[in-house]
Amino acid sequence: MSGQSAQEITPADSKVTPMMAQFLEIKAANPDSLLFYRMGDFYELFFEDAEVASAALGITLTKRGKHQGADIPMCGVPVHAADDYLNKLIAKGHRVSVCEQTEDPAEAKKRGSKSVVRRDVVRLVTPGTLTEERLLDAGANNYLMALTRLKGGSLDGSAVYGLAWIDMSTGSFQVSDTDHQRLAADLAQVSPRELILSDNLLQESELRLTAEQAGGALSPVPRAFFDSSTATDRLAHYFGVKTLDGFGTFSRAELSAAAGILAYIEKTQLGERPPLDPPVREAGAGRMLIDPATRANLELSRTLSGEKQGSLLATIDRTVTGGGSRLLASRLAGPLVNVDAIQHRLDGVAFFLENEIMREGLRQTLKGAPDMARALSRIALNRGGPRDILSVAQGLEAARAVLDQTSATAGTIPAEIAAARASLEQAPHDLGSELTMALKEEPPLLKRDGGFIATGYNADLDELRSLRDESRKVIAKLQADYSEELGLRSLKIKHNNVLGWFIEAPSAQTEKLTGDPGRFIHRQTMAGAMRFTTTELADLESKIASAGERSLAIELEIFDRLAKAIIDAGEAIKAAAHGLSILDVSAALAKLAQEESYVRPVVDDSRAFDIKGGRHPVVEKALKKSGGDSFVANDANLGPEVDEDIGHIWLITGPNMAGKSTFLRQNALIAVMAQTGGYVPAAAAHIGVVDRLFSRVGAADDLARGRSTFMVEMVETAAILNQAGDRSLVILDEIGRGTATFDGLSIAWATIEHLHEVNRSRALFATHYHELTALSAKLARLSNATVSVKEWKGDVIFLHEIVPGAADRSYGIQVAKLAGLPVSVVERSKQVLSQLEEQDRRSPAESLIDELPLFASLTAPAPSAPAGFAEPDPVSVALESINPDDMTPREALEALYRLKTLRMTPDD
Ligand SMILES: Nc1ncnc2c1ncn2[C@@H]1O[C@H](COP(=O)(O)OP(=O)(O)OP(=O)(O)O)[C@@H](O)[C@H]1O
Repeated sequence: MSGQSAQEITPADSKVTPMMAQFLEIKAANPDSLLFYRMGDFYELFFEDAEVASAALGITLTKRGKHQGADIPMCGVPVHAADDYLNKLIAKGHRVSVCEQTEDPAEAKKRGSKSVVRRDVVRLVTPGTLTEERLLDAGANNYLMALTRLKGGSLDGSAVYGLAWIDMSTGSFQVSDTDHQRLAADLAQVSPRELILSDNLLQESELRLTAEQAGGALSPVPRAFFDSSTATDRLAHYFGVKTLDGFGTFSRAELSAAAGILAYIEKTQLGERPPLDPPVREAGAGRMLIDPATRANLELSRTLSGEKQGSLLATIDRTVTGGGSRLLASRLAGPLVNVDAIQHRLDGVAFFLENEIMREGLRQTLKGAPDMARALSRIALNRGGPRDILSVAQGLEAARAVLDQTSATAGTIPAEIAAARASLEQAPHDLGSELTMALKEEPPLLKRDGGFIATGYNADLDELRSLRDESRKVIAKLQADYSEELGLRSLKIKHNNVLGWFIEAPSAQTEKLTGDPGRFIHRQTMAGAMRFTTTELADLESKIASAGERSLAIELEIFDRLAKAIIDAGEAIKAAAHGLSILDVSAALAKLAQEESYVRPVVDDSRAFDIKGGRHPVVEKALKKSGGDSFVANDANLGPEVDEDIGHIWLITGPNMAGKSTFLRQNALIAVMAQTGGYVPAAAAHIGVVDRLFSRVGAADDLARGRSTFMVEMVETAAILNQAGDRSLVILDEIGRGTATFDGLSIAWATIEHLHEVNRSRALFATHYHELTALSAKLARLSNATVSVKEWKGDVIFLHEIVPGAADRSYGIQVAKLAGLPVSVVERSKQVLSQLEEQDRRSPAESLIDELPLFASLTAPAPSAPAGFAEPDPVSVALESINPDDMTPREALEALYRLKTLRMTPDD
């Protein structure tokens, strides 16, 4: 019965096998996920789950038995390869309940031959709660985030949103509260893999879209998860404390979100407690606000097409550890606004620029250091194996080595580096030494079969192992003895899982053995051989087996003891892992600065924005790689003049392809990099802290919201004009391009006036509307800049240099020619252009400035379309396209009629 879902079938149905009844009961309790039902060495899926999984995984759909007269669809994945299948399902947005056998089948048999092995769901796997190394990206955080809203939670009665986010693979736990305006930006900063929110919020379409835009899977949960009245108790209970005072103070919205996320963790981990840090309050105001559109446009961590390669992060990431890479990514996602904090980070980078030999040694050590934080999490969740213990051991060894490597310096060690070193000093080094002693160098992945504890660590274990090895030698000797005694060279002593140890001889030569049944006990007759045992051999066998069992028990006991010791030292281990990540990031940024000639920016609380010789890090790298022209560095100065405290606006006109967008973006990126605490691609940079960064650079349709390209552009522009302030940096590229010329020009015109007068932000504004350059005559803090080009034999050569002044023309047609537009179209465009320019000369744009009283919009209705920009006369345009020499008399007559119709006005 295809499509039959397990929920439709009740366990109470008649003629249901006991196993199916158990399956249906478990499935009914876990309706929103695919159920991996453990059967021996496989996880099986049934009914609709099987159909969904077989399609998603590309595995065969089979059937097993019948239910209510119909076949039961089934598919299965082998347990040893389950991680890969889980990974695929999670990546496709599914959730998976893992149902294990929770008793030994032998136990079940004792209850009767028909009884079913007990099973239970032990874990709900969701995108935001992964911890397996193979399911995680080493260099990216895997955030689970909770969003909640308290209506009327703020002083002015508007709603307050609570956010809580956890990376279960490392234990980090942060909370913050925010408002409607900041919400999208705050979600984008964290970029969660899974976002949980209550059903009722998800039903609000606007909020749902905002949540979807954050990019992760959406998981609705009952409203009760976020109950703020019991939130404090739930948190205190989770962390085993009486009061949360020791963790700091939290708002009601933050507590509600934190409680919701913990409830979800308890639901998905079913009793296992991930080792979370106590929640830390992340003051939203302490970060540069970057809204989702700006973040996407600037390609901070992903390109517009969604790839990592080609993003700013991928271009500047020189870290050598997973933890370092994650730290850099989260720093870049939320640049700081506090000058001291930024200086601390910059000091760290400067330190590793000065101490190059130390830095390279450190990087060498870090390269081999495993991901301690993630190994610790797996151990604490009872999902760890011997290799996780080894990772902690090697991580702690690296911590010790790094301490030695960073101790000898001439000058003082900056605070950031000193703090990281302190966390390494406080790491549990004794435990590290013990772990190193305990573990074999290359232990197996699973603890199940033992064989991971090193020789020499535990005397009992060594003794049992040698007994086992000795016994093997004794068996070899026994074989030689029997063989000689019986004169049978082909006699062998072998082992299999069914019989254990046995003597085997070819059937034709077993006379002597069958002739002494008191000694050689017959076990099995094969095609060409017979198998026997002896009391001697049976004794040896039981010795070997019990030695094996006892040594495994000892190994597992040691594992548990070491795991407990690691969990007990969890805080210190996590702090050391974070310390290593900080050193990795500082050293990596220093390496980057040295290799790419970046400089330390001067960052302060002024309104300065003075970049000398700035470059675009990604475009520069791409040019270098292609071996073509080198990148042309450019200055930008948007800071106030002496005696002013308001920033300036640059209006940039210039040909297509000249480098306007690159220039705009590079200045935004330099601000982001500086406030992340990194050096910047420039000869010098002085930046007064930017509190909000806005960019409107190109846009695509937003079909989900039913918005056209132009609508998206206007929504983004509206957000900027409503939110930008005098500490913001605004980057606007070709506003108004997506509509009719006059509408676009008018909008761009009014936007600049608003930015200059009301927002007073530092801004870069690129445009093709040359008419706008006239504004500089009226707006004191607006300057014109252009990108220089050379014209040579009718072609255009781009110099990519930003210089003061306005562009005289667009060179659009030349660029179109370069792009390979048919010659006839290029020629025709030239004709039309000269016609249009001729008309424009008759009523120049400059007259606009006098016709439009400045900021009329603030006092009077919006200015109407200026007269100087009349549409070209259609008859002249049509005439221009006629070439009488190419026409037949009939075509000429038709053209004449066409001209006449064009001439007609509606009144004719
Ligand atoms: N400063 C520079 N030095 C060297 N090459 C540059 C520079 N700036 C831009 N380029 C090159 O020129 C190309 C076009 O740049 P960009 O997209 O910024 O032009 P644009 O003026 O914004 O064009 P359009 O108006 O058509 O959007 C870039 O892909 C890059 O290869």
